Amino acid sequence: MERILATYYIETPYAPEKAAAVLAGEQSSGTFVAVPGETAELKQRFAARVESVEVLETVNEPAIPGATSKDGKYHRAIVKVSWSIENFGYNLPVMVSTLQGNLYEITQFTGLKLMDIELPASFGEQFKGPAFGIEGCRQLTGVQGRPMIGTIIKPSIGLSPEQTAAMVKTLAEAGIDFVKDDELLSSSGNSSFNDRVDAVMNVINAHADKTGKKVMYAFNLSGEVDEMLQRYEKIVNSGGTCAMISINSVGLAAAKKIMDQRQLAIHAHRNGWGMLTRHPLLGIDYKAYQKIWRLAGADQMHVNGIQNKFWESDDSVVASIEACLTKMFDHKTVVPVVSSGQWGGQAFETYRRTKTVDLLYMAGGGIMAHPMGAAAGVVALQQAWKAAVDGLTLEDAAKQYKEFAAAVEKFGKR
Ligand SMILES: O=C(COP(=O)(O)O)[C@H](O)[C@H](O)COP(=O)(O)O
Ligand SMILES: [Mg+2]
Repeated sequence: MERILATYYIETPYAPEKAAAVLAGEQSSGTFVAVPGETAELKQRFAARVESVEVLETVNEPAIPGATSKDGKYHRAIVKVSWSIENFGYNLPVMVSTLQGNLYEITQFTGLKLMDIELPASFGEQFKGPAFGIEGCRQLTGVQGRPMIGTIIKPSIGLSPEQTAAMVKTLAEAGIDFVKDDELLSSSGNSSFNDRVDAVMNVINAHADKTGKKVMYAFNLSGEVDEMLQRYEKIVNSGGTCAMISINSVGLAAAKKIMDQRQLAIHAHRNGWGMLTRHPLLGIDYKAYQKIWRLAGADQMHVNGIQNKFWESDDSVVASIEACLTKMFDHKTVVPVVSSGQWGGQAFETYRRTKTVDLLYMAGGGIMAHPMGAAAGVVALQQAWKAAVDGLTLEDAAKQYKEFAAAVEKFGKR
């Protein structure tokens, strides 16, 4: 029977092997005490197995609250645990409850992070993965050989559908590939979802009729399941190509229900992510996280950005981009969405470190607040990426391109 393998980074005041055994017991057939039904046969078939324990450093302070060490020492280790897929079948919520459930509450751990998951081959057949992925999104937007360039409508909340549509018109005329609602807006007092779809799609469809280029707009349909399905249909019927879901707040099964429709590219916004990963010894690493969402069917996934406005290091962002671009089964590959405080200046370092143009590169404030207007903001981003791929430095690019020079003047000196 196939098994699923999870890698954890742990910290414990006990022998790491002992703590790992507690984890394996608690997360499969065992509990805090032997129970009569837990026969040797049942255990043999259903118990989780500790596959390996690699002991790392010892520290003097616990990373998070848990059992107190008698000798004041806390041991860190990389632990691999496996489960038979018989335990949960092809059920993502139960898989997540097994790999990421009560184990975070086990007192024997003063730190625990799920680092990676190895999925058996049959998962590649049972789950279809992204419906569009990189190639599909490139076809929908008509962009080849460079990153898709996008923006987030800002102010995030407060604009009317007409104001949003007017902004989309300006951006489309400037050559933008992708626009999205902010995660804070789905249907608000002055911008109902349906009215916004009507106003924005009028602009996008008219622009597509005129130029042949259809801007991809990710409408944030996050809500209750029935409401999301209605909104999805509204986007499809209006000629839209993309829907956005706040995946953490909507939840795995509800988000997958939307992804399963497979008519629109799904922009997976990971807001709430900091809560799941910011502590180095708690939560889940992006490498494991993105695998779960690719199985569910996300086409585009946020990875933050180089020199971002948040806490994440460049190394972590680069690792996330690499994780997304790593092939999974024979599925389509998810598009890494670079965003957070981007304005074009970071294109050089992004390209230097990743050597890829298979990105959706987004700037909200970096486009909307461009000193020469949002249209010039789009142009500046295009220039920055062309220059980065051509091997120019930021300084050379600023000498060559006037819109990019204005962006450097405004954003480069913060
Ligand atoms: O609204 C923005 C960015 O706006 P701006 O371009 O004005 O900074 C996005 O929600 C975050 O980038 C998401 O971050 P992450 O990629 O970490 O999920
Ligand atoms: Mg946002």
